[in-house]
Amino acid sequence: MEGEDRGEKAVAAMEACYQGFDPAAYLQYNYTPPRADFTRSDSIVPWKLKCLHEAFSEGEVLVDVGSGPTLYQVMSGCEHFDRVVLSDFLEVNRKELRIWLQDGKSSLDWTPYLKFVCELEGRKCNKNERLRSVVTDVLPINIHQPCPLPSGSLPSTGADCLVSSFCLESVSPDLSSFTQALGHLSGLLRSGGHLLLIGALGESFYLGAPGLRIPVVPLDEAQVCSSLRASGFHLLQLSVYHLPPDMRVGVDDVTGVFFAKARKP
Ligand SMILES: C[S@@+](CC[C@H](N)C(=O)[O-])C[C@H]1O[C@@H](n2cnc3c(N)ncnc32)[C@H](O)[C@@H]1O
Ligand SMILES: O=[N+]([O-])c1ccc2c(c1)CN[C@@H](CO)C2
Repeated sequence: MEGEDRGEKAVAAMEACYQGFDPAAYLQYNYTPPRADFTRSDSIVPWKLKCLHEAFSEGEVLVDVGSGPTLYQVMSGCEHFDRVVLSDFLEVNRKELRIWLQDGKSSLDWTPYLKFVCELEGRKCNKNERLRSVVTDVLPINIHQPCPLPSGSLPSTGADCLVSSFCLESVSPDLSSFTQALGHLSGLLRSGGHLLLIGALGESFYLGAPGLRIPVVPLDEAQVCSSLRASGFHLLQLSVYHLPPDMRVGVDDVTGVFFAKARKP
């Protein structure tokens, strides 16, 4: 089988894995205590929110790539951009986001997240309102496509900032596909724009639903750095969180989480 054909089949197999993805289960597995415990300084989610809070700079358009059913990744960013675009491959996830945006209903109570981010900002704020006022679209996306978003979704110069968390390594069959996907993301970003990338280290699978093991590209820090470089990004910051034993709750085999801020020259 030719290399390209093999790659396409591997991507198709990965896409098939996602057909059983369960947003509510995913949220329960990853976004409730202990992984999301705002009383613990060593919990993963507060660490991610602090990284994001410190990283965003001002701009017009922010795109979240592979949002899933989660909103935390744009809770800081929504204060710095006039327009926020959410995106996911699955309609079940896009629907979960739209329901929260329109009716405030969700499989997970985002209130503690909103409160924590407002505390990081040192002010009382109505983040629900701000989020709903700047999120203009919840779009389909496929990062394996050279043009991942529907044509005309963004200004011709591209977005000013991309954020993406736990997406690329969770949807790519291998490292070269991960790197290629980074290249596709770069095409969404204007020259001089920033990429804020959160991802799993040392992870080979995660549960997307009860019993649904989704394969993940196991990455180490060196591979993340070399893939960013190979796809034309200049790495500005890399921070790593190492999971304490009680954060390993059986829904995946992740050993660490990285936060990277990079710039497209
Ligand atoms: C592990 S979840 C990450 C969700 C969320 N960003 C978070 O931080 O938890 C991976 C997401 O990638 C989406 N996805 C699957 N295939 C994709 C593709 N080809 N392109 C973009 N996103 C994809 C899935 O639907 C899922 O929502
Ligand atoms: O600890 N966390 O906050 C957290 C959140 C989401 C995810 C993970 C860990 C690890 N697995 C990924 C999917 O590859 C999804």
